[in-house]
Amino acid sequence: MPGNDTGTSDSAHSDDPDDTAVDPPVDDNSNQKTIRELLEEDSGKSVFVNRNLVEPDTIIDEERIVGRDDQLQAVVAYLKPALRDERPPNMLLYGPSGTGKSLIVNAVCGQIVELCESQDINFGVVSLNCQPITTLDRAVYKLVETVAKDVGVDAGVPATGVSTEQKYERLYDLINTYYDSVIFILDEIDLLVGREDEPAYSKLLYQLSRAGKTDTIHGTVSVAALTNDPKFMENVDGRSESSFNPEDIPFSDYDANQLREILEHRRDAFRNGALSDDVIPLVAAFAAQSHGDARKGIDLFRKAGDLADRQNDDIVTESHVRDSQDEVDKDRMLTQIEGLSTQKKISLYATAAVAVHTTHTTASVPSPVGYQVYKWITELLDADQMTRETYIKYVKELNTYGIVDAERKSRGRGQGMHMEFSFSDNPRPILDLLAEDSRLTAIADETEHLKTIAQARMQKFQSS
Ligand SMILES: Nc1ncnc2c1ncn2[C@@H]1O[C@H](COP(=O)(O)OP(=O)(O)OP(=O)(O)O)[C@@H](O)[C@H]1O
Repeated sequence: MPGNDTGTSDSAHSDDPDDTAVDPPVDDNSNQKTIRELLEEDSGKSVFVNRNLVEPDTIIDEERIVGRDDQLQAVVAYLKPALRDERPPNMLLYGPSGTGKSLIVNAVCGQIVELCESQDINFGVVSLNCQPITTLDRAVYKLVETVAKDVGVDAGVPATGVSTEQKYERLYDLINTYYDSVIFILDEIDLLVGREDEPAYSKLLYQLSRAGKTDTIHGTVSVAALTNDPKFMENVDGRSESSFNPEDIPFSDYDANQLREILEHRRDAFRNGALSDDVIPLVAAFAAQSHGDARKGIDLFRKAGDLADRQNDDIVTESHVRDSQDEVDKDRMLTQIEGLSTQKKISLYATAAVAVHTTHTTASVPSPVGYQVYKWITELLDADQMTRETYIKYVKELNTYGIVDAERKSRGRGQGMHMEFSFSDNPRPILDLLAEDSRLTAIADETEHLKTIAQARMQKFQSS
């Protein structure tokens, strides 16, 4: 046949050796927007004009700090000697989460750095969050790293393979070279426990506070330790206590009015007119319920705005706040589920699976059905099998987390009583989360089987 000139456009038969490129996909939806168009479409429509202001880690101006006058004045008074090149006392700032401890100490230190600069004094602020740090050695290394980064040099010691002593030496060396005075801010100090008998925080507080007194660090040294634990000093050994010997600065919970003020001072994170009147009072009320934690309030404020943006709404309203708070509660609930024991997880899995897989009921699970499915799962996983009472007890316990409601039900005369479990929210995410536990993954492979079992048990229960 001459050529392939059949009049068709079948490119599979093309003779052109270069014609191997894959055709671009046929654009069957010419109205579809490009990524760029989609990105540009939303800009300018946000309820925020300065979203940064409602990020919890943003360093805020002094004018935005509300209701912490006593603490502010105390920290100023204690740190003022640094401006005269005299040693400030050590400090212990304690109080619940989100009550402004870091904010206050950092705000004052920031001003001291500036004032010192104008007098040609190099005041070093060395901050360390102790929460993720597991050993003293690591903490000292992190301090070296922080100073080195601040002054723009190499850490000069490796993270591993040298002694903690050598790391201390490098730390002191860096401080003596680059700073005239220094303050260490040790956040969440109580969590620096370490792996030895004597807590790592005791040793660190001892070493750092002594370094100034023994002239190991030539300039003035002060240590500010921050903790949520009001009894922290009871766990510090006598030697460290007398060396550290801090001035106490207590922080208390914020009430709803103070939280409202804090939020009012960040109102300009939002476009003018983008907040309905009830938003700030409602966010403050929710945050006051979470132990007066300003961080939670600021987070909720931002989340409500984000939700309004996602829904393309011009104004943040009460319902955005409530929906965002529901999300927060749900996330907390899922975190709690992650921490349950295996037996409790299996009990919950069985109950949630019945709710998800049986369409006959409104996600309400009679305990006899849940228990049958629980037994089937324990056999599948080769796990211990608890009694029906224990299964019921475990599921009822989840009531306290707000995951499951439990109610006693009668099936009519002579039929006896049973517990009936119902989920406050769609139980599907609970199943998905539980399936991530390596001890439970085998159930997810048997989903179809499980569904059949759950439906059969439910049918049997309903027809009995
Ligand atoms: N008085 C306040 N005025 C304005 N903002 C505040 C105030 N107190 C706290 N905040 C804000 O709340 C958030 C949490 O504050 P901060 O980190 O200082 O709390 P904390 O007491 O150190 O908490 P944690 O113990 O959890 O470390 C920050 O975003 C901070 O800016």
